[in-house]
Amino acid sequence: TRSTRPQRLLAAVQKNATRGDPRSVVKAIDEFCRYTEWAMNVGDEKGCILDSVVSEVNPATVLELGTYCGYSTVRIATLLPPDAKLITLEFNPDFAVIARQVIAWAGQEEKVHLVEGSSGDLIPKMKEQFGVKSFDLVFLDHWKDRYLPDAKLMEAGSVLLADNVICPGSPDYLDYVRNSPKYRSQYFKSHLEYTKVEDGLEKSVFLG
Ligand SMILES: O=c1[nH]cnc2c(O)cc(-c3ccc(F)cc3)cc12
Ligand SMILES: [Mg+2]
Repeated sequence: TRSTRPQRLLAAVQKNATRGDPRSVVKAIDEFCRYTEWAMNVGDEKGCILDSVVSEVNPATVLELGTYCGYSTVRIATLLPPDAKLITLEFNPDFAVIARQVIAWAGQEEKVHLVEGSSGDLIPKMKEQFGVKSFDLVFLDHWKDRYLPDAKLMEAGSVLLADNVICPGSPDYLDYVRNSPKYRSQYFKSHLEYTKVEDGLEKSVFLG
């Protein structure tokens, strides 16, 4: 039977990227998605904004909601010091299988802990399971309808960075973080990955 898009993306990584070289993995995925088959990675343009926010926050602990094929997981992990921890949650087991292999090809397994399940179930368990009271940075890139409820589960001192706040869009989340006295929010205008359609990232600093 026909392969899946994540399987084809992984094959492109294994064919075109150098094992243990995370930048070549990022480049191989971006080229595959731009020239062969679109996929919903944060992409190169928004990826540079993600990189700058990660570097600025310099987090010891990161939570990523929505792993997909591990593209942003690799981008973030590459910027973290060796003792930092990145926990990434993925609901779809077929995506998780691929992401683990992409992360391994990039040589980033040490810093990454991929957990399968729903963010709504797993976030409340984070504290006891991983002994992490709060995360220095949370990257929201899973499902637009979960952004707001999950943000409310995590109001304990993080910087939130949300993908796709315009396309597909998360209006209730945007309204909340932009109008709540608990956050200072900033919009980074960009484009939907590999397209000319407007999209952007919203960075929201929890004020405590
Ligand atoms: O569902 C998504 N989760 C996380 N990121 C996404 C992302 O960056 C883009 C899209 C997306 C955008 C336009 C379209 F026509 C089809 C899918 C979905 C997700
Ligand atoms: Mg996205």
